[in-house]
Amino acid sequence: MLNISDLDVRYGQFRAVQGVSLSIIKGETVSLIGANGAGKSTFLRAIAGALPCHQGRITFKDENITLSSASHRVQRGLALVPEGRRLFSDMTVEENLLLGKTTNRDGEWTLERIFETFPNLVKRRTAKAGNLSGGEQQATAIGRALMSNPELLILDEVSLGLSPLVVDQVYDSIEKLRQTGTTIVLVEQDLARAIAFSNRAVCMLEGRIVLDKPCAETNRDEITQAYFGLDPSQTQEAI
Ligand SMILES: Nc1ncnc2c1ncn2[C@@H]1O[C@H](COP(=O)(O)OP(=O)(O)OP(=O)(O)O)[C@@H](O)[C@H]1O
Repeated sequence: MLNISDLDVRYGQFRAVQGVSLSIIKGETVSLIGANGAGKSTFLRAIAGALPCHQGRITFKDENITLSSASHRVQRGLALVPEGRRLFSDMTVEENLLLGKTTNRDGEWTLERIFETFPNLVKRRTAKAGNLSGGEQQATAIGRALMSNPELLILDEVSLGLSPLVVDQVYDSIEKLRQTGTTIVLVEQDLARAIAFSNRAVCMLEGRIVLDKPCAETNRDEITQAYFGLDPSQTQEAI
């Protein structure tokens, strides 16, 4: 579904993403893992078209989208839930959701279906987004992305700032999306959850991918080594 080859993304002279290649197959759930500053958000924003690529190629459903606008990528079925959610705080939940309906893509996601999937939003339909709890904001941000009926949903820092109970609720909702066949890439700092929830773990360190394995073939120790760039002998000290 998505093929990325030799991608470089820069801020001025600084190479935040360095020669990254990655392929994502339809139906996969991929966890992107890495320390603060590893380049995860930069990588995801470049895929979504929010940042230009300095070098490399991005192909989505056999179309070269490397130079395409973010709105064209949404039109083709690629949606990003950005870190920090980026809702319009003075607009209501419903208005924020409707802003996601920028395409005429066919699909099951309508306003009513979003409220069925995120029942915690029903009573907040007319509340301003700025007055929502963290969990309600995350649900609204995911719902807004779903309004474009994406085939590939990218979620940056799904759990950031949420209580464990709310994280469980958000993951229950993502599980429902997965069951509809949506391909998912998510950034998750909780390694145990990342391994349990996804098919594949991809770890970034200093702008590069240092591990890319099916979750069934890796474990917490190996991911921790990749995360910190450690030798296997140093892992226990780091933990
Ligand atoms: N707008 C920017 N201008 C300059 N440098 C930036 C900018 N945004 C990010 N960076 C730098 O690029 C590198 C990668 O940042 P990025 O936010 O992509 O990492 P991350 O893995 O998503 O980390 P976090 O979990 O903290 O968001 C970091 O060194 C960061 O300081």
